[in-house]
Amino acid sequence: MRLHRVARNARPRRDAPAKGQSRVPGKRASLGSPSCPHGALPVILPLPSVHSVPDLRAVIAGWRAQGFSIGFVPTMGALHAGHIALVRQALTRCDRVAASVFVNPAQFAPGEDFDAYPRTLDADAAKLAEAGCHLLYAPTARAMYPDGFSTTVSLKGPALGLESEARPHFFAGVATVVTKLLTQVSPDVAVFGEKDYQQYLVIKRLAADLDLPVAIEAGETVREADGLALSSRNVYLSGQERQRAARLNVILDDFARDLTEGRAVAEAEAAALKAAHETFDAVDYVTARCAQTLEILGPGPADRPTRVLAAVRVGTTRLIDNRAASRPDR
Ligand SMILES: Nc1ncnc2c1ncn2[C@@H]1O[C@H](COP(=O)(O)OP(=O)(O)OP(=O)(O)O)[C@@H](O)[C@H]1O
Ligand SMILES: CC(C)(CO)[C@@H](O)C(=O)[O-]
Ligand code: BAL
Repeated sequence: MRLHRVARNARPRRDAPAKGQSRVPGKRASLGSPSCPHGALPVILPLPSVHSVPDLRAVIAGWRAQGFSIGFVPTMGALHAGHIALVRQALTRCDRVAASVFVNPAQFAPGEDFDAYPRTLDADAAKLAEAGCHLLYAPTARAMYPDGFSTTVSLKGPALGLESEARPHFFAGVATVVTKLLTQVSPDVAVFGEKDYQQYLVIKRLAADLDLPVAIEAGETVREADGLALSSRNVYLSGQERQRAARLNVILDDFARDLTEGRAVAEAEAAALKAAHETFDAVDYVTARCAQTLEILGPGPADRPTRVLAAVRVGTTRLIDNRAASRPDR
């Protein structure tokens, strides 16, 4: 087995529970002290990393043999504080946490930014080690899609509309790779960001429909000080675009507040759409949907848990964001 060890400055790992005393998903684990017993001295710890399915499975089998529960955070790399928050969330739930970095060609259409997508594997490994992640899984494209690969997961339900309008190929690519990753890692818990809210619902549905034995959890969106959701694609924004991008959070915040105060969906949505068209170079959608199914709501005041969602373009960069917008009595 090829297990690469990336030596990094990182705080020490927590003690693992004894064999047979693994933390059970669903119960919050006691973490012990996060403080460094060596004071301010840096501690060099390795971050094991694997690049093939057999090597991954060997590590996972070792963890299972020791009775560890396993958490998993799939990513496309270029890691930021939002990804790291998902890793930390997984660490509170499981004994061992693996994160994957794989820029999945199947979810990019020709002409999208697959080639330009930021790739920063060494920096990603350092951030994961610093967070206390136990394993980096960075498969090659050939390991994920060997010659003759012919299978795709097809979706309906929450995958219809919204992101699928602008990116019709997108969820089949995501669902296929996530099914593979979940099968390969076989985690007890997998954590996905609410920033990609439709993706989170699609994967929750997928895991239920395909009887995958994993709990799909959502992690809250981590934002910049001005409210812009962290995203690997924010690096594409120029200074002036970056300032405009922060307006998306304000527009969604106003939209959500209107709905929680009982304003009719049709009116609140029209106001949010108008503000988005005035601010951005293109608007794919700004809409209020059922928070559980993403079904379209009636025109009156929201009568069930609601999510406001948007996708806009600033220059050539596409931004997505969303917020809860439920009335307190619903
Ligand atoms: N700001 C954020 N807060 C919390 N989770 C996030 C945030 N941004 C992304 N995630 C989550 O991290 C996981 C990996 O996402 P991904 O690697 O595509 O990052 P990204 O920043 O969303 O990149 P992109 O710009 O390509 O959308 C997904 O579950 C995603 O929802
Ligand atoms: C879930 C995912 C890692 C699948 O490639 C990707 O869509 C992402 O990073 O959100
Ligand atoms: N965070 C979603 C991945 C993508 O846009 O391709």
